[in-house]
Amino acid sequence: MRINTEDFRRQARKSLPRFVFDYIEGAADDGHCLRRNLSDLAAVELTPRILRDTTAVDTSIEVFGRKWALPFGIAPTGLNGLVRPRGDGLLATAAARNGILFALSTASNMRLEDVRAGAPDGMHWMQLYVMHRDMAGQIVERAARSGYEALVLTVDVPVSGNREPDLRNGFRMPFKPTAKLAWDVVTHPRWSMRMLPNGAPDFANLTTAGGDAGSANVQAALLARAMDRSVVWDTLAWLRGLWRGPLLLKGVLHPDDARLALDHGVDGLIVSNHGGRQNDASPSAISALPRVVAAIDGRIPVFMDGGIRRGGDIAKALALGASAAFLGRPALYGLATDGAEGAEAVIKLLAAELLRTMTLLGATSVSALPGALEGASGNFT
Ligand SMILES: Cc1cc2nc3c(=O)[nH]c(=O)nc-3n(C[C@H](O)[C@H](O)[C@H](O)COP(=O)(O)O)c2cc1C
Ligand SMILES: O=C(O)C(=O)c1ccccc1
Repeated sequence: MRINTEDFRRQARKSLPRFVFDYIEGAADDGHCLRRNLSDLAAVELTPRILRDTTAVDTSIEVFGRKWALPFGIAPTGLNGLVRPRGDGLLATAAARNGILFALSTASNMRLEDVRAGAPDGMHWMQLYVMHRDMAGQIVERAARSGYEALVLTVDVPVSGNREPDLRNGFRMPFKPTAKLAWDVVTHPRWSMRMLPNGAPDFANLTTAGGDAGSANVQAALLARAMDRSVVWDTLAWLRGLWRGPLLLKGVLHPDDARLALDHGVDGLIVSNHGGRQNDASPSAISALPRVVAAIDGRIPVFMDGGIRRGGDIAKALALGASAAFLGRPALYGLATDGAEGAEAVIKLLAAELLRTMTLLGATSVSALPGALEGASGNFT
């Protein structure tokens, strides 16, 4: 029986080749930031209000003029094709079936057009890494043409974080698998060495971009996270010229950067430390959130990700000012366990937990959640 996201995590560990599970779990350096995301969420207190009519509890929100049935979405994660063939298509299907958002990574193993076409009723955002301006420009244009509703520029990967498990496994570019990695793969029921870089059908399609961006050089750059480090605040004007829809920055932690984002006309922020995979000394996402929310002062929506493992964690993020929260690893645990059905099970689990939490708090809508901070101590505010 799988009754919480930890159960799905355990199943994912059993189902996946070791190097894939390590890649998903991977945190930078010593994993302090990853643990802080979890422990700081655990420390938030929400105080119930009693004797309120909770016959009807509404979990829906509105974002950029669209209604979301639930106040969470699926964060962009690269290489979902390692977890399951066509992993992004499966996640997009699970999201669409539950009225939530799916964000597609630049490092997808599927073409962005195919992900959209597989879930035409779904809501999709496109995440952007800029490795080469030409390629980034192509991705943005194709995302616009295919109906992606917002563009999310990830700003916390000027260089890859130090992921030591990946190094030990030989999961890096150039790809030199350790003997143990190769053994885990050849003995795995759904896997073969053909599925790995330098040969693999799924990797051969790596990207998103397809077309020119499918070239070996670009794939290698993407896997090595070799980003264009000359991307700066002024570069946003170039993106603005290519993209008419909402433009978000993902990976904002400093309130001054939040103010700079406002000055540069950004439409939304995602407070995130990349799930603890980049700078290990970064503050937890939940502790950085109220500072950013205060700096933004309601002018644009502020989202968060990092450490959400329970519906109650989503309630905490919303109470501290997030417009919605995003799931990184938990969606992948569901995907690894049972494809689209597994991802859906995780979404439904978190939805049920959130509904119960809101009922316990006496909060009949998400806008009532900040009220639950009253009467509590130690909430980063
Ligand atoms: C396996 C994996 C791959 C990721 N790839 C990307 C990516 O391609 N682009 C991006 O902006 N963030 C990426 N992230 C970060 C997530 O979008 C998100 O910030 C993070 O996973 C949230 O933390 P959580 O896993 O604790 O929920 C990745 C995270 C994981 C776990
Ligand atoms: O691993 C990651 O966190 C990530 O962002 C990424 C970037 C490029 C390729 C694959 C994953």
